Amino acid sequence: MTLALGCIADDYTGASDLANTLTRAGLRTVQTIGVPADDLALPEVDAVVVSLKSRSIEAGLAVSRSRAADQWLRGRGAGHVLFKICSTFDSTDAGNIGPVMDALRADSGEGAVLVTPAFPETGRTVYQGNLFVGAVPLNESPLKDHPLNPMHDSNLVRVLARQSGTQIGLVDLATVTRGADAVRARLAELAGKGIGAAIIDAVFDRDLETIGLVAAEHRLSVGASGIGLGLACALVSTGKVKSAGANGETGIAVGGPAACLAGSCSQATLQQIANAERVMPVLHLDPDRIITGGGEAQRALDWARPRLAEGPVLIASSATPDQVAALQARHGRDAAGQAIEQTMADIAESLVKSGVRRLIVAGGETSGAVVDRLKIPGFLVGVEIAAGVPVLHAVGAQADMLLALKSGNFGGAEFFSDALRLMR
Ligand SMILES: Nc1ncnc2c1ncn2[C@@H]1O[C@H](COP(=O)(O)OP(=O)(O)O)[C@@H](O)[C@H]1O
Ligand SMILES: O=C(O)[C@@H](O)C(=O)COP(=O)(O)O
Repeated sequence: MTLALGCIADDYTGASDLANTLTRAGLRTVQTIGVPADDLALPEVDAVVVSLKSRSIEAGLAVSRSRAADQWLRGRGAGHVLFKICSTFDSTDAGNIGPVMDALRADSGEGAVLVTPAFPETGRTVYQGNLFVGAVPLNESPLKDHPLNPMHDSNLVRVLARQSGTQIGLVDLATVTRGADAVRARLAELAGKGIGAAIIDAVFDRDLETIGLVAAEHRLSVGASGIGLGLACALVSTGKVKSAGANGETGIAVGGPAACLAGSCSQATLQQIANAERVMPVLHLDPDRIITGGGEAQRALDWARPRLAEGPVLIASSATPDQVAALQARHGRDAAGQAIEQTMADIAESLVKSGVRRLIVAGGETSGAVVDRLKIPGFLVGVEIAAGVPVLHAVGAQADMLLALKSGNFGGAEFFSDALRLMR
């Protein structure tokens, strides 16, 4: 297998978002969990998205895991590697986007790296280096209250400069609008000044197509699904990949009970849970009892098991920004996050033992904890539930399962019902 494109995603929902985008753009794509073991049977594909849970871990660890993934991808022929980050640039000043980018750049010998989290389909646009979420700058969006990576600066040139060892430049929209040659010239100018990376503006998909053409001529890029779309279009339009059409798996049905787990505290997920209350039983976990060891996982299982035969259930730890802040003040941010993630993983593991075969998880870190616990090595991409969220068919797992790993911010108000309708 010779890969046309290698991708390293810093969380599992982000990876499935990217795998979905590449698949829709005509690339045969699989999502692996971590660097695949040698005995994982992978189909013949154009792109592999290696999912890491590296967004919110210590920077040194994120670097070493990303470098290992990079080596694996390049060893399978990937001339270009995309480091997939969140479309809302989730990170702290301590990392991990800058440190991972710096390390991959050094390994690849790249001059100046193009960086953009723009993903217009989900309302993420970048102008003059500033990231907008819908109509508002990042720092005024709900991301200012994220439990792990609160974002307080929408100027990504500044944000990335605080994390990276290299100077950060800007390729502005006026340049992008003039086309690929103008972008090439600006990038060469920045590289000539010793600037190692540039935030590049993008507002429309056509901007990402221009960016993709230039990025595909380089060894490394950094961004969200939007630049993935641009790269996929470039690989197809330059004949490096023969389009397979929008080639996702269709019509896979596994049957069996269904459950939803929500650990995301995003505004979108809170609304989706509220709407789900109208159509399925919902259990709200007590986060304090999770952290102090009050048997919440067992309570959740005792609640869920008798209901599974009747239809899907939803179990949520999600809380409002005020409640999250109060919990973190009592127990610490990382301790709270990790305890809740592990309890979600405990619940998922027991639900699967009880026969659940269709599982929807809301939240990137939450999805990472759950998928790791279920020891699922990879996924094939199925139909799209909402922008950035496909149905996933587990491969190489102990049980034949369908999953949906939803970024906290993605999906419409009826996401859980929408997903269940497509996961049969
Ligand atoms: N009630 C809560 N209070 C504090 N933190 C929470 C609560 N519920 C979940 N969390 C934690 O918040 C984080 C949410 O992150 P994640 O799952 O990535 O969601 P998103 O996709 O919205 O970023 C996880 O670490 C999760 O364990
Ligand atoms: O790019 C995006 O917004 C998503 O693909 C993503 O990475 C979401 O992360 P979570 O919100 O933590 O799931």
